[in-house]
Amino acid sequence: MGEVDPAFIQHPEHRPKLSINEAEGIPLIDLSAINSPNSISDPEDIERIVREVGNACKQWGFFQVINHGVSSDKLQKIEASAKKFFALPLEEKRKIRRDLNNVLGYYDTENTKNIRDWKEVFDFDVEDPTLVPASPDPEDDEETEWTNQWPEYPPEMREACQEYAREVEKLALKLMGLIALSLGLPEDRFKGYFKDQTTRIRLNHYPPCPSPELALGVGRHKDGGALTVLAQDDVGGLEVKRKTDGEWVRVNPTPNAYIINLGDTLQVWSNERYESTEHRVMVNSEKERFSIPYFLEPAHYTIIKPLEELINEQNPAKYRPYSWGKFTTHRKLSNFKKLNVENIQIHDFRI
Ligand SMILES: O=C(O)CCC(=O)C(=O)O
Ligand SMILES: [Fe+2]
Repeated sequence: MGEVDPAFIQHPEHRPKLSINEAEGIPLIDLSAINSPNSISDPEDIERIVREVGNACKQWGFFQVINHGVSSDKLQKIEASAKKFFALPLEEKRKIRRDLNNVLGYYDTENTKNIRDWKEVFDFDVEDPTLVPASPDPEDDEETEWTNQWPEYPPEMREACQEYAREVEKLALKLMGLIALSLGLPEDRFKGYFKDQTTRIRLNHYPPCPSPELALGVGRHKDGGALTVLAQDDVGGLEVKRKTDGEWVRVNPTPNAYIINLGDTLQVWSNERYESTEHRVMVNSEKERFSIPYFLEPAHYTIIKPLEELINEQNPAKYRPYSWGKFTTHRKLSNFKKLNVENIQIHDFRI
């Protein structure tokens, strides 16, 4: 990527400020009390962690966790593969380019809200193949499979990705348990939705950008699934829109931490007790940046709606039920076109 093509240029109101707002950061939660091997956790420790998670979900929709139990060796392996893969010549990477028939693989022309992102990505699904609806059309009952595409080089990438996925899954489900408890629900309340999950992992590479004041690595957006478990390197660039005043706040890299953010699906399930939070990624002119989000997403046949336990006469459901599979295929397939309208949003189901 050389000089900035107009396709990348953000509208003036969405351009990043180069002076970084380092004000109050997102909460940092230590999970060591529930991750100590061979020891039973103290109920008071669990209660404290549940309280911290609940507060963070309510106030930020974002937090970081340390002592999370994910093997650093597995993270290093997937990071090393990602670096080797993205360093390949473009024509090599494009051999596994994603297209309308296969939404998984390499991609370097993604738009967020119709502006091109300054990044290249490699996507793979945790279940392989993933069963999904053949089309977003509600009348069409046909199903199809999405299958992962692996590059020839580096040869160890496939195994590194698969092992990492299994490792992060444990953390993601543990967090869903803590979130359930924080909503007054049984710990395993969400578990069944992920049996045939459509969870996706993305390797992001943000090359240095000659005009970081005009473009974004990823434009402002919310994640659509249940929650995201994000590993970022030490370069920095992720910004979160603070709920209290709408300011963009930098999430500074914390060594050995994962960043957790709630997605739209959890906003609907919780009937807006918790809300997903807008975020974006700034790029810079000197350093490339790598990040790895794990998007925890339910089975395609899941009907998403506010949980019965959280609604009543005083607090009626704020959303109409919708099919996760139809919702996500609509979004994935429309990624290939520049749209004149905004992509489908949970707002379309708001009552
Ligand atoms: O790179 C990051 O820090 C975040 C990426 C992100 O928000 C996304 O891929 O959805
Ligand atoms: Fe995101």
